[in-house]
Amino acid sequence: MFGVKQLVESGFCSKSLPSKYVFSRNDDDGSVVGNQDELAKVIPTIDFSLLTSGNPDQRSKVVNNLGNACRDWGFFMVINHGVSQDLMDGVVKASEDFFDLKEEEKRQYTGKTLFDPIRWGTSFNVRVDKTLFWRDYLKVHVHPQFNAPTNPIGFSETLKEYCKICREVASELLKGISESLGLEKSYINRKMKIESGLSHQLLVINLYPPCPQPELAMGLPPHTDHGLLTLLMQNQLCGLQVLHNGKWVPVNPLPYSFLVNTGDHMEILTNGKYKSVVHQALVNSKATRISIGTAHGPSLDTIVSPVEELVNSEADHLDPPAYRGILYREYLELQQSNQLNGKSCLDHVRIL
Ligand SMILES: O=C(O)CCC(=O)C(=O)O
Ligand SMILES: [Fe+2]
Repeated sequence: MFGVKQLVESGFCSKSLPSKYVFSRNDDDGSVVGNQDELAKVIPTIDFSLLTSGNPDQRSKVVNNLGNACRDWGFFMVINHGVSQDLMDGVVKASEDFFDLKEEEKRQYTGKTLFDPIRWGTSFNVRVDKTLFWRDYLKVHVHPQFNAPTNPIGFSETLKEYCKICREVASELLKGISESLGLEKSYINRKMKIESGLSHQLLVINLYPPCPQPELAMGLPPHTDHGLLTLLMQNQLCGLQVLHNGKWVPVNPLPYSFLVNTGDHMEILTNGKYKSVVHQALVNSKATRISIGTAHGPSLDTIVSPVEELVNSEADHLDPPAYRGILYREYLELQQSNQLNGKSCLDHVRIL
């Protein structure tokens, strides 16, 4: 298998993009890069420290902002989250070092199936991708069982520390989100078996090498994430776009912030009150972009369906269930074994 990094380093495609990477953009869906008004809109910012400060007034304001952000955007930037800049830099550096390992060493992680604990690969799913994406990746199941490549030295320790603190941030955000829905604070964490330490966490490191014709290629095509919440950070290079009101909005996060988005399971759980958000990653010709995401979900053996409190057919202001329940493990398999295609995976569970 040739990853994009190896392709670039071989000098084989220094001027033009090999045809199998030419991505046909769907211009018919009305989604064009946002105009100036759209770009002027900043994505919502959540000050995490105010959520955990112990001041009830501050907390209720942030809970309110969190609810609005989930409902109106499905995407927000989290600042003052308590993850140190050193640790964030350390994860980026360790990720670069991993991708710099010799091909033979990385090849031992060429995963065969989704539930291989560590998978190194390219594009999204080379078995079904019609176009290849300009992206190499490392995917690691890091919770409830922690896994990590043994090299580079120190990678495993750095990842372990980082993933643990991300779980803590995600769990606090889920408490705030529960409250924003009028549910008891620990509702989601309890129902999803996150409280009992069984949450599933997948770490995804994306590497997008410089591309000779970035306007023709695609890093990651329009898709939603599978879990409840994804926490994303990057090496200060932009490329992420979010679909908001039918327009692509480029996201320029503050340095050392987290970009958080709601995933398909948040949509299922909340019966569509908080929808998963479509996003894509573009590539550039200048430098290697790295993004690091942790997808936070319930335990793999949880059947997720809309929460009863949000679907009460007797109360006329609530909608009937719009999604059938599905085992989290089964959903993950569905998503990862098909092509990445907008919100199509949710069609498997949508009640029409
Ligand atoms: O690279 C990015 O900014 C987005 C990555 C992403 O959407 C993903 O890994 O699911
Ligand atoms: Fe994503």
